[in-house]
Amino acid sequence: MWRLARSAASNLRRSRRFSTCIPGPCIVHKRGADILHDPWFNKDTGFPLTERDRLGLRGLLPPRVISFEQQYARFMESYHSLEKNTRGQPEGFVSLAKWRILNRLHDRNETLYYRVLIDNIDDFAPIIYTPTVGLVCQNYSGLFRRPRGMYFSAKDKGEMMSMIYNWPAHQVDMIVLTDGSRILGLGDLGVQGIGIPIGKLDMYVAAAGINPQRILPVMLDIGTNNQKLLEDRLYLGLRQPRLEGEEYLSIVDEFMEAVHTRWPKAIVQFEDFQMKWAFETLQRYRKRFCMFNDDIQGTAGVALAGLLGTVRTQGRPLGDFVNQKIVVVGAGSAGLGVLNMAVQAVKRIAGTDANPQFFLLDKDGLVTKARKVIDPAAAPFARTPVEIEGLGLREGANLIEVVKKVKPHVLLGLSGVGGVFNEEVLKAMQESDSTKPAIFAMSNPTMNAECTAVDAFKHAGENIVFASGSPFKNVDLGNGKVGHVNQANNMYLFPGIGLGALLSGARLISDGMLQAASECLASYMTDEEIQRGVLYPPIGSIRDITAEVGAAVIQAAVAEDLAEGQGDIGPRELRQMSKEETVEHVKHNMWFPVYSPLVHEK
Ligand SMILES: NC(=O)C1=CN([C@@H]2O[C@H](COP(=O)(O)OP(=O)(O)OC[C@H]3O[C@@H](n4cnc5c(N)ncnc54)[C@H](O)[C@@H]3O)[C@@H](O)[C@H]2O)C=CC1
Ligand SMILES: CC(=O)C(=O)O
Ligand SMILES: [Mg+2]
Repeated sequence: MWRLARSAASNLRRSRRFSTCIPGPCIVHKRGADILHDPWFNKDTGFPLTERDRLGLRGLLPPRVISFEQQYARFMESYHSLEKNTRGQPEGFVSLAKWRILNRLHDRNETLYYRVLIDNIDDFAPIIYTPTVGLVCQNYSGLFRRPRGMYFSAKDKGEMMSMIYNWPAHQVDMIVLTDGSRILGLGDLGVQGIGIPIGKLDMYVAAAGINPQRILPVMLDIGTNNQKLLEDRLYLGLRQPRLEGEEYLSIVDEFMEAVHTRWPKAIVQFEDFQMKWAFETLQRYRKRFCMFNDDIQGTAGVALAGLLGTVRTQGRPLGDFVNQKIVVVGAGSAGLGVLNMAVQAVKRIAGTDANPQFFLLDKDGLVTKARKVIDPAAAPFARTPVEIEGLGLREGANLIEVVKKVKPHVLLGLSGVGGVFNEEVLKAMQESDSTKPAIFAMSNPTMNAECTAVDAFKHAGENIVFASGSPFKNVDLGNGKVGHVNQANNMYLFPGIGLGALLSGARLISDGMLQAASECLASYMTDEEIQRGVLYPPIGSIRDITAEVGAAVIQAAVAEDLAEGQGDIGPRELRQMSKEETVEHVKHNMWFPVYSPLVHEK
């Protein structure tokens, strides 16, 4: 108990470093029991007596006032007891139990919830985010107790403009939107995909300090093609096949218009849309609204930062990126997003139009121009027969052939297929032309990762650089050596992209802003870290890296004349800020969970 209380207190001290603004009073339009039932304002037993009097709470709570620190320690104690009591139980059971205890706190007291989340982000990110969030989505209809966020369905056509006013907050800054059609690597989960916007927005609060009263998770339920869900009596979504074509787009159009009518400056992050709609909606809205697609653009930036890191691990200059042979497995929104950004980076960094040595595979093998039907988004990356003949490859060559013949510097998986980097493929990576071959198994959740960290180090060798989309523990290589596991996940960028776009007041999110985000992440790591195979910062410093990324995004927006500023800080003030001042400005605008005095106003 003593140890626990002490570590809780030291966590609190540590987290205060980020508390850059003194919290002012918070206006509340409710009184009495209504406040206790509102997680935005509820302090549970933490309401001071004077506040209980002012807000009509006297008698509605047990008499003793418990401090925030005590509440925090008490929650952590319950959490650790749960950990102890579930030891030895199946992993999924334990993860869901942990999610439940966190979710109950989320539903009751958001201030305490976000504080424990921020302070324990290493332990809690895998629960509220990948991998457990995948399990939560799969079981959502059964787990459902209270709604969170908004649900717009195909049946709401024509009503969205008025529905949007049902949301209780006056201001919304950040929206994460999904249609549930490609949830992580788990496929079409229909309405159950709402877990993803909720988890992503939790990361926004934890990493970017977006005020939780200004976030909005949204599910656009336009049906599901998942037969199992359609037949599930507990399924909570529309029981109809997905709308297609113009019918589909008219629903998304209506939603985007409604949102921006009420909150013209809200940023919309599109998340986990199946590929055709991911690309189509990005093209359709990116010049009209401040929006981005996280799977295409956020993932690309994180992967590019990692790829540049792998060039540094080999002791080569960044200009050498053009000579890296990169095999990308998965030609979906994520894989193609990575290739698009990597091609731009080759042009920028190496200052050349040279054809980068990228090889793209999908479920039908190596993608070449000889393919009869080729997706237009993949076409620019299809190899010509001439290019691959010399390597002894052909259209549709399988992964093992490609790895053996190409001897890539990097093998990058965004296929959603667990175990596709099997023993044979990993062993073939030992023949890589790189001194430090890189293996990125980026698919989520854990069971969909292309390989495990243990298998990667075991079969591909101890000198590899390894990254995965979901977390794995570092690998004990024996003799005191450790194989470092990086988490190559878009969580390192999307919070900074959203916060930077918000504070810049930009009308749209440009390629330049996204590139700046990626380059900022790439340059965050020191040479010494990179030499140890550490490509990304520890998740414990996610607020710090997010502040840097946010500042880089603002500066790019200013440079492109897109910034209109926010609040008292206009474009002129932003332009006058140095890099350091911009980082400070971002940090200063991060919300931090503390109990503010509540003032009632009718
Ligand atoms: N680590 C991260 O930050 C991120 C990870 N992802 C993960 O990437 C995965 C894919 O996402 P999307 O591109 O949006 O999906 P998608 O469905 O658009 O694309 C999947 C692609 O994989 C290909 N594929 C399927 N089976 C294959 C096989 N056996 N061999 C080679 N290719 C195969 C398909 O043909 C398709 O091109 C998901 O698991 C997702 O969780 C996505 C975004 C971010
Ligand atoms: C991380 C993420 O965005 C995905 O797996 O879809
Ligand atoms: Mg995603």
